[in-house]
Amino acid sequence: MAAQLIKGTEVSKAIREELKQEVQHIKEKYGVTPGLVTILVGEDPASQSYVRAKQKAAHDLGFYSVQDDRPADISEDELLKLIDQYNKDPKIDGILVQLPLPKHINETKVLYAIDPSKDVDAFHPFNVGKLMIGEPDFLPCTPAGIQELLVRSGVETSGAEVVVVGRSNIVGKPIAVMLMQKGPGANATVTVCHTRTRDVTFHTKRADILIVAAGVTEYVKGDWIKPGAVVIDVGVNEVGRTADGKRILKGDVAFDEAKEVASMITPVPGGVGPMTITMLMKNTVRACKIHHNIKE
Ligand SMILES: Nc1nc(=O)c2c([nH]1)NC[C@@H]1CN(c3ccc(C(=O)N[C@@H](CCC(=O)O)C(=O)O)cc3)C=[N+]21
Repeated sequence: MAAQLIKGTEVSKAIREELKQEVQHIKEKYGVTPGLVTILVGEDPASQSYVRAKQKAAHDLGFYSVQDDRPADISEDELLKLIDQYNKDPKIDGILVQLPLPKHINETKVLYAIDPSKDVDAFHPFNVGKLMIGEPDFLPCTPAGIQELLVRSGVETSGAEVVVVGRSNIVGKPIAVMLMQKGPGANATVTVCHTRTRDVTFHTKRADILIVAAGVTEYVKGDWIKPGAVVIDVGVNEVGRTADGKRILKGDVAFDEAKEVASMITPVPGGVGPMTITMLMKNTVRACKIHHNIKE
């Protein structure tokens, strides 16, 4: 039996429609426009395409949006000064510095420099700490997108056995924290697996909800999955290009096998990826409302 597809592209569209209405409303009622700057250092083609997608989404929603491209040899000091400039810019509600950064720049230092109230990625330790204690202003985008997909697909998380494969600061750790929290779309029992986990399939086979952010192409096979489980594939691995130069993407889950075992599964592309961008937009609207003390 083939699993039901969890279509991130469609869920994303619905949320962006909701956001568009909200942006329109706060423009009319309060005379303010959410502002987002995306800072891209260097010319990595994948990063360029992600940033373009973010700018397009911001533009479509009626944001004030700025694309700030800087050369790969920008100094750390210059980048920190630039961030400070946007920290002080009242038109800007959200600052996104596209990762990864070139090796000569200390990523942690850069993320610490962003005003936490403009930290729409929720990577600043202030926001990470608030998430940990269950008082978040912003949810990190990819984990927020995963939670929305689960909720909007009617997946019961309360009491569920969730297994997360991957322990990164941007996906594995925060999604584990979010799903173990009290509240709707959460209350799960969470296990986190990683490269030193002794028997990873012992854990994955117990999962009602399996979230894979391992960074390894088709890492999780069909027989690692409990029949009827919900599988969320966070992987975006470029495995080649088509004749006309389009990226060919595969996830961290062997999709063709997994879809025969799971009850629901996210495809790659068209699953978690578009949701990440949508949640960035949602965070920017939220930042705008915080900055202008809009409480509705
Ligand atoms: N400061 C920062 N924040 C990020 O949120 C951030 C980042 N740096 N660096 C890189 C990763 C990666 N990421 C993705 C966003 C959208 C898709 C996405 O939309 N993927 C489409 C396919 C896109 C394509 O065809 O290339 C999909 O899965 O359907 C994927 C990956 C955000 N990241």
